[in-house]
Amino acid sequence: MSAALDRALDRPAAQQPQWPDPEAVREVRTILEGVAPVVNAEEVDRLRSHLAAVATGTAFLLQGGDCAETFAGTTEHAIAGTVDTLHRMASLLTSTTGLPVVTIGRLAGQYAKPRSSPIDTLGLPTYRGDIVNDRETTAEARAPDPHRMLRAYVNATAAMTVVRALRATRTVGRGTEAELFTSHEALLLDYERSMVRVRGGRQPYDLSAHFLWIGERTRQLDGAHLAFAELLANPIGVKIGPTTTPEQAVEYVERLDPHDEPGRLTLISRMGSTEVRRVLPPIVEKVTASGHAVVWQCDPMHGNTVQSPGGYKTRHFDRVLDEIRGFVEVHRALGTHPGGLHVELTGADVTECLGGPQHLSPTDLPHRYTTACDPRLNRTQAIELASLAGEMLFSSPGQP
Ligand SMILES: O=C[C@H](O)[C@H](O)COP(=O)(O)O
Ligand SMILES: C=C(OP(=O)(O)O)C(=O)O
Repeated sequence: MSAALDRALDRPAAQQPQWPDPEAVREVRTILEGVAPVVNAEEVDRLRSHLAAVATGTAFLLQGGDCAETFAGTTEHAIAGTVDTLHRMASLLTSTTGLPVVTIGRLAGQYAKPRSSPIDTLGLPTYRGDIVNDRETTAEARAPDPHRMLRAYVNATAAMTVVRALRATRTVGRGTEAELFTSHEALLLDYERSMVRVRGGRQPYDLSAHFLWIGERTRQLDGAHLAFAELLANPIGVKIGPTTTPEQAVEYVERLDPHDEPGRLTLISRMGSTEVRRVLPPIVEKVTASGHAVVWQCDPMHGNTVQSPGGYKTRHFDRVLDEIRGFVEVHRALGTHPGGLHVELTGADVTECLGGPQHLSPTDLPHRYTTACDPRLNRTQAIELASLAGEMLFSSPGQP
């Protein structure tokens, strides 16, 4: 296994930190290779079978949580808020669509961030998530520190304990799934490779989370991230932005779903509300013609980021909603299943995205803008989104 891993990871890897001390990285990796994993393989297998139902049109997938978890922010209270918001959204989606909802949190490990630029506006190395460096604006804080991978593991494990305790006590409504699965972007390869474990005679699992995705900035076909994901038994997501071609999409499907397993791959479109109706249809047509049953999921956040007049990164609720509307329209026209939503959100009452039931305006943004990276829907906005998206999906019976 380790030879195959080495070969995969010898490929060019985008968005990796320049660690100042490679020996320290090796030491941290050795420690992580020996720890108990954050999740277990049976849970991952269970999620795979749930995602098979989503891919074949008999269930719906809801995925959400912080843009970037922080070490200080992963408190029991914050996790409970996110989990409760997701469960409320899932209940709404179940009652409007009539489909069981599979719920995955962007939590218990969402600590690494890809960035548009390696340098920030102050000329400092950019913040790449708490697993790499610190947000504080000093050169020292921004130096990548491999020991942060240990803290990320400990925090993720503690967060997982909270998640398990919450689901153990939860009563759920008809058709909703109590089990909450976890996910993050499989970005920082030194961390992810250290969490790979062999269980039985099967493909190895990356047991840092149940579901892992490859981001828009690291989905190069000849890159290390894709080659790494090919080796894994976990269900995998790939973000597909507005420059994705139908041919690329088919290559993702053939590489990541070589055994035609429904739900093994989730294609997460994040085109932007102005592009989704134009870019997505030929991709869906070509992937459908390939015969693979993927999960089609809409991330209505990342293609709709704008800067407010006051300089805050934000997203307007109406644009987010419109991207979902476009996504549902495309699938309805093609007879495919608009299978899921992927949303950056928090259970807290933040002021990061505009509009929604509270009609947040640019002057509201400074009040409670606490995200470590991109703007999240607050609890009220997230629940309203689920209610409105459910209505859009209601007339789409979920039959492929
Ligand atoms: O969450 C996604 C990316 O990490 C984020 O949008 C990048 O933000 P940036 O353009 O400020 O680097
Ligand atoms: C970085 C992310 O998204 P994308 O890769 O789609 O930009 C994300 O979901 O955190």
